[in-house]
Amino acid sequence: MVGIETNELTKRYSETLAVDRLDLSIPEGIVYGFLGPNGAGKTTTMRLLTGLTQPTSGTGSVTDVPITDRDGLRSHIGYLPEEPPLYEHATAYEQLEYVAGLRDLPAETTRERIDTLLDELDLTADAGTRIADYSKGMRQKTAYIQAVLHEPDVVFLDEPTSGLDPRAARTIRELITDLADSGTTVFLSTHILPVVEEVADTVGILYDGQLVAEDAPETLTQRAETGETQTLEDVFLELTSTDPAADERATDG
Ligand SMILES: Nc1ncnc2c1ncn2[C@@H]1O[C@H](COP(=O)(O)OP(=O)(O)OP(=O)(O)O)[C@@H](O)[C@H]1O
Repeated sequence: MVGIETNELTKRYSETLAVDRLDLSIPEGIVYGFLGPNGAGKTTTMRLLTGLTQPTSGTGSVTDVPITDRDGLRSHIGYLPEEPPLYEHATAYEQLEYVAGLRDLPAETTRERIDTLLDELDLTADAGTRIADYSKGMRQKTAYIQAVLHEPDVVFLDEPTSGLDPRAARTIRELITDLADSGTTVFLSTHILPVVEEVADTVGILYDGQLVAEDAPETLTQRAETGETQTLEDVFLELTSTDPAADERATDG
């Protein structure tokens, strides 16, 4: 089954074409690394795919549910946005139980799942502290758990390792791989290219709202003409350069 599919998906904000006729076909159970420079349209794409904003034109579906059906998408998707919504006055535990309640998740198994995730992310000791007193990393961990708590079919993660110390960042990378291994589709947007190289099965590079490359990371970094390997950063910089000389180098190889 296809996890995410779009057909000429387009979003325009008055003069700005944020997403420009995007065609995606992402099989379920893979990690899709979504790259692009600032302002390329990554967040807008994720907001479209999660039903938070409506397309100007084109279509899309996530696990066969049309992205215009926000209620229909709800149980199938999880979203960790760049600035996650958390209740400052709640503790992590209260926040997660509240979200579980909104989603009508079964109380007992959910409590176990919350405990397991808090433990994996080393947050158990702080789970009873108010979120207002949390560090950025602690908030990020809480928001990550919130995004995956209901075991969604497709998870959208915007900079999931942002603010995390190396140990927590590694745990998140492992959890992402585990999610895909268990059949979850992970749509991962990050500027941290080594994370993408490590966990992504396929990488898509967005530039000015358009997909300019899409392939397995090891294929993208392989130079066909010389047989040498370049870094994902080299590929990214070539494909998203506004410098015509660099553009020419990219096309000429
Ligand atoms: N609500 C909005 N109203 C008007 N313009 C918007 C809106 N949201 C995004 N844009 C514009 O759309 C373009 C794409 O923005 P978007 O936030 O999707 O980029 P991004 O790839 O997520 O960038 P970053 O890496 O900096 O987070 C930008 O030019 C931005 O200014």
